[in-house]
Amino acid sequence: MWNNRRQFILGSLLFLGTVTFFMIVGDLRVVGVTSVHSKDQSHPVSIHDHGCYTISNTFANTAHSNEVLEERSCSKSVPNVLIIGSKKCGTTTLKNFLGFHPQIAAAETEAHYYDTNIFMGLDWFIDQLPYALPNQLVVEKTPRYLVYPGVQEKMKKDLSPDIKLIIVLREPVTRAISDFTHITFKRYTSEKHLRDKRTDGKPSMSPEQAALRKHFKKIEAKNNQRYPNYDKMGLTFEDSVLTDKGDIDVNSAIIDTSIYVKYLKKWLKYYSRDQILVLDGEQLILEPYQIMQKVEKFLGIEPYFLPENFHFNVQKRFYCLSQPIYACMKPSKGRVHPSVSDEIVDKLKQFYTPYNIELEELLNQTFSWT
Ligand SMILES: Nc1ncnc2c1ncn2[C@@H]1O[C@H](COP(=O)(O)OS(=O)(=O)O)[C@@H](OP(=O)(O)O)[C@H]1O
Repeated sequence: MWNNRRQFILGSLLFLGTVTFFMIVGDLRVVGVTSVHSKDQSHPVSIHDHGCYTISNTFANTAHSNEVLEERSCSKSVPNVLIIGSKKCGTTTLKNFLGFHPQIAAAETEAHYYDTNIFMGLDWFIDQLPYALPNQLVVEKTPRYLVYPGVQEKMKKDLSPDIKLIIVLREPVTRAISDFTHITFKRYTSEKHLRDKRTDGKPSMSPEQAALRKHFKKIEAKNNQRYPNYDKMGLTFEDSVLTDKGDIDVNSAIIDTSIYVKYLKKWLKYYSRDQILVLDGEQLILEPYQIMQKVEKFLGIEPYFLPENFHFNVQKRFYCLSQPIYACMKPSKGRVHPSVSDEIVDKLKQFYTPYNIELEELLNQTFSWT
């Protein structure tokens, strides 16, 4: 009898203790002070609370409830930092890794405001950006800003003159091959891409916005005439970057986008050298920690990233995040490139050499890939 009662009391205490433990852990999750990891290591799902929203291990952001946003004084504003290019140089990786810094609130997707979506208005742009804590800098990245005509004038009108700009530059021929791979991939998946976009439901437009959209679409079509051969992209890389005579086709967007100095010269007419950080894309691949340190210094934020935040993933062949949660870039980053003959690669490298030299002189900076 006594034994039974003792067992009952012990059992009850154990039960109450277990319930209390789970309530505390549950509470911690609600106020979001910790990262949550699934026990199933084959499909680990991790969620990191980043103040005004959570970030998952697919780098998806989910905003907190209105009560939490209010409680934590979250607000939206124009960006303080823009990652403006260059396409296929590692801009997504940089933005995704940086997005875990406690003093950064990074937009999940590219807003394309200063190139194609300007007709939506500044309030729309701000709405695309994440809620931020009072001590967080808001970061947006659209790599097309670097090369798109007229972006600087539009940015000057809206944004602080002290805006910080970040540019990642990869070896130009590798960038061009990556661009070709990306465009080819999109070409074969574009129908799905369009369908998804439609069902996702773009924000509905007022008649005024629709009229403006038409107007800006016309301007965009004109801008794209910069690259008369853009749409004539061939089935192979060679077809896409060479003319019928076998010369390098400077009218190809793939070739043009890798002439970095041409665009940097323009940006430096609008913004001072010390507000533009130019990063080495090859170093980002090999030494992400060193790159994150440079970014922290440039932005004047606390040192947060340590070598332990990253690990090399042998299957992915790239660095991934280990902390605060385990996260690798999606399969669309780090694609296998088509093989290109040494002859074409050498020809292109020779083509880019004078531009690379000019770039280093202009920026007073050297790159591992020159
Ligand atoms: N850690 C890590 N993981 C995966 N991929 C990495 C990483 N660091 C840099 N990269 C390189 O980023 C390239 C894609 O660049 P972007 O993100 O700028 O592309 S995009 O313009 O936004 O489409 C992508 O190009 P591809 O290799 O051609 O796919 C990668 O080489």
